[in-house]
Amino acid sequence: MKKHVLIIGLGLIGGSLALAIKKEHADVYIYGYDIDTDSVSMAQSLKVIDEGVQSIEEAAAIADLLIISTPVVKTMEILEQLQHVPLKSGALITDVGSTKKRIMEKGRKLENKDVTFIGGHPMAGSHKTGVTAAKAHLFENAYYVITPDQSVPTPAVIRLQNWLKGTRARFLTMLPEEHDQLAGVISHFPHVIAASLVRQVEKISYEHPQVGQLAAGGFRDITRIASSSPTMWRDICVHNKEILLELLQSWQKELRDVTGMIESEDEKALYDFFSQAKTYRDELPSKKRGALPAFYDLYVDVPDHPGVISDVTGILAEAGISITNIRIIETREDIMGVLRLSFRSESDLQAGKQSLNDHLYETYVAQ
Ligand SMILES: NC(=O)C1=CN([C@@H]2O[C@H](COP(=O)(O)OP(=O)(O)OC[C@H]3O[C@@H](n4cnc5c(N)ncnc54)[C@H](O)[C@@H]3O)[C@@H](O)[C@H]2O)C=CC1
Ligand SMILES: O=C(O)C(=O)Cc1ccc(O)cc1
Repeated sequence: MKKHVLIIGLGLIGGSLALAIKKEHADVYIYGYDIDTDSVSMAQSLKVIDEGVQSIEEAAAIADLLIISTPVVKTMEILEQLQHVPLKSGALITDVGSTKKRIMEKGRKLENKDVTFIGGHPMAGSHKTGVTAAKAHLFENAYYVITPDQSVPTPAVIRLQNWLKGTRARFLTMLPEEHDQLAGVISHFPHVIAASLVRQVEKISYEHPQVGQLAAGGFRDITRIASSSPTMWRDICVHNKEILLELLQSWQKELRDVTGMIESEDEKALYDFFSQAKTYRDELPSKKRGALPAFYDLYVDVPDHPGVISDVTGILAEAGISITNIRIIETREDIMGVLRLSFRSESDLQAGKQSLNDHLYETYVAQ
């Protein structure tokens, strides 16, 4: 019999999951609901869903799988709403929220409706939003944390993983509290810091308007995530309040320590500060996709003349290799420029490197 899925929240993550499910389960029928009717129409035109619905009730009673992919505060409201909506007996319900403790507290209340709720968090994404940015391969090789309650039988967990196997993600089971602590350190807190770094530069720009032009390279790299959805990050901060407050406390101590080192010009302490950070950073796995995605980046030395970008992209296109991003790192009249090409996988990167070397371009991969 045909299976039915209902996706609530047709944005980047909901859309990407719909595409990944379709890839693996060709005969499934996917309904989509979003508070924003334009997102529903767009999801339908892009064939991300089979049919848009105007309310959750319209499809909830026949759905074998319900995925809630809205900002986390809305997810809580939807879980509350689902307690009062007819649901199919034995249905699986999951979410994709970046926080898990509060969502699990709400979700487990659905158990008395003969459905199973399993919290989930695919730990990859992007600073982009909306269904137009959705991709079936968004979660490939990423960790996908699930937080099933102890009472959830293993076959239900396997059933959920089976539904989601088109994501090609690696499933990891965790307690919701542990999830929030770890996601807090490696994802939520860095987003707060990235936003505050950008705000600092913006304030300085009132007096020195040129600062924006100079804020390239490293600054752009570490602040990319500050371009993410403010609604989503507002909600995450509210949900993970306790952990974030603890992290902000210990960060302030760290900053006080550095302040002391700089004030007293303590060269040894400053060297150790940067050196310790470098050692740990260099040891982090770089080719696995975590919450902060790994990049398969290739640097290409290019003579600074018009047409060079189309030459490079032409060589790759001819070899059938796609790039996900291209950026000019450095261009000045008197020096060679450097292009940074991003690929989707290690094998694309290696094939791209080979093709460009064959055309006498100098390339290197950053460690
Ligand atoms: N963006 C990312 O990189 C990642 C996000 N997440 C989580 O995924 C969830 C969704 O994020 P994105 O897809 O990135 O956001 P998005 O902004 O692309 O999509 C969210 C969608 O939810 C809809 N929505 C909002 N309130 C609604 C409601 N009451 N009923 C129905 N639809 C509603 C919005 O109209 C929008 O289309 C969030 O909980 C976020 O924490 C998880 C992993 C990665
Ligand atoms: O764009 C990035 O680097 C991200 O950090 C994406 C991201 C955002 C939220 C999550 O819960 C998980 C991953």
